[in-house]
Amino acid sequence: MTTTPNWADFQYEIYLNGMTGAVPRLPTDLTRLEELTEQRLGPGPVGYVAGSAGNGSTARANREALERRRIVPRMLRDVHERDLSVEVLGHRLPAPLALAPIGVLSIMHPEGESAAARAAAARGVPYILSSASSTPMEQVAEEMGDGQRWFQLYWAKDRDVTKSFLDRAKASGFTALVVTLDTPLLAWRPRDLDQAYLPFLHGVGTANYFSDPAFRAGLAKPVHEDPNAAVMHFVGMFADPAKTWPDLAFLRENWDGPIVLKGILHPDDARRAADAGMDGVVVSNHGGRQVAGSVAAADALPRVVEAVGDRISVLFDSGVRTGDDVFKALALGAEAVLVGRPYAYGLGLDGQAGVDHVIRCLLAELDLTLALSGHAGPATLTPDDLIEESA
Ligand SMILES: Cc1cc2nc3c(=O)[nH]c(=O)nc-3n(C[C@H](O)[C@H](O)[C@H](O)COP(=O)(O)O)c2cc1C
Ligand SMILES: CC(C)CC(=O)C(=O)O
Repeated sequence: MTTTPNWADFQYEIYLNGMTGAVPRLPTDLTRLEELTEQRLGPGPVGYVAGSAGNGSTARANREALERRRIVPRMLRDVHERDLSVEVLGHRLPAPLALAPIGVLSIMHPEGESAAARAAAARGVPYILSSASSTPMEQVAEEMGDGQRWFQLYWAKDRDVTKSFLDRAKASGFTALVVTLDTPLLAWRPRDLDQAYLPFLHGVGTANYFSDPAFRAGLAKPVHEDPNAAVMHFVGMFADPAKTWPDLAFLRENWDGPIVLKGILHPDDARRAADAGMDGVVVSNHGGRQVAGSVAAADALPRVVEAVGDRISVLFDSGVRTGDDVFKALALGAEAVLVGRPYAYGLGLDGQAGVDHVIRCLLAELDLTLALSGHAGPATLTPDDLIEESA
């Protein structure tokens, strides 16, 4: 018997509200949110969120790879009762969705990560807090109550900072650790370069670092006396291009819960992750923000699933905008997907309510796409539910 929400109910809630003249405050086609956010917020913040590496070819490829795969619906299967819940990393999730880590969300809304995390917690969706958040992790954790929280780690050059982050995350009830490997350096991002806009240098501190005792110990002057020096210290140490696979042992020793490596695209790297005792990978190209010309995430997914799908969890992100995108990623073998930019736009347009809108639209559309294609839940999806159109 299903105990998970009937996500599709959102559809008739909207129609019924419409009888009293109330229409959704945001569009239900989430691909329209970027343009609206651009009109509402300045070009700097929106450019940073919407932008990507190089001329944007990776971000476009992410969309094309999902759109090129088409669903083949099946008929006359009993789908009247559906359950979207899945088991991921030892946790039962009400749906195969988590909010991806996004740094400095206060450029989108004054309540930044807190509002996004509250929205996720209210729907039971895991919230993955970025290391580079503009809100200290302790505050976000408190606002989430018993909501599921995972912590994304940028693996700092300074071991004391990494250790301090792990200790703080543990003490704040973050259960899984998501270690991002695809950002040892910030990529060449023309949209930000042309506006000379880097949020950290525009009055939005990464409070997660600035509030950290180990980070502050590395500063010559207190943050308030020389904020730019603090930002440049952050930029110089938040990640470490010298790290190699054996270094993972340090994280395994210092984190008891599940560890997931984010940014895996090659099956051999996925195998190395499993061999190193990791619990999962996120197949991701960082939403096209890191390697210009990179393989589309959805094209990398099947090979990774084939390599390690029977050993560790395989999650997916980069380019998910609709419920049918989620369906396709699951059919290709992902256990769950992370969504990034759409919820950042929802936040920018309507705070916590905007993030809630994005979660509900995605899951209502997923629920209906599953049902209309003959599936009562994610468990029955296989690659056979898709065909790939020639490019
Ligand atoms: C503005 C912005 C900031 C991001 N910050 C982080 C971050 O701090 N840590 C991280 O692991 N990924 C970060 N990401 C990448 C997302 O976690 C995710 O991989 C990506 O957004 C997924 O693609 P999508 O936006 O197409 O859904 C960021 C993405 C955006 C758009
Ligand atoms: C470089 C980080 C601090 C933020 C990030 O991951 C991103 O902008 O994509």
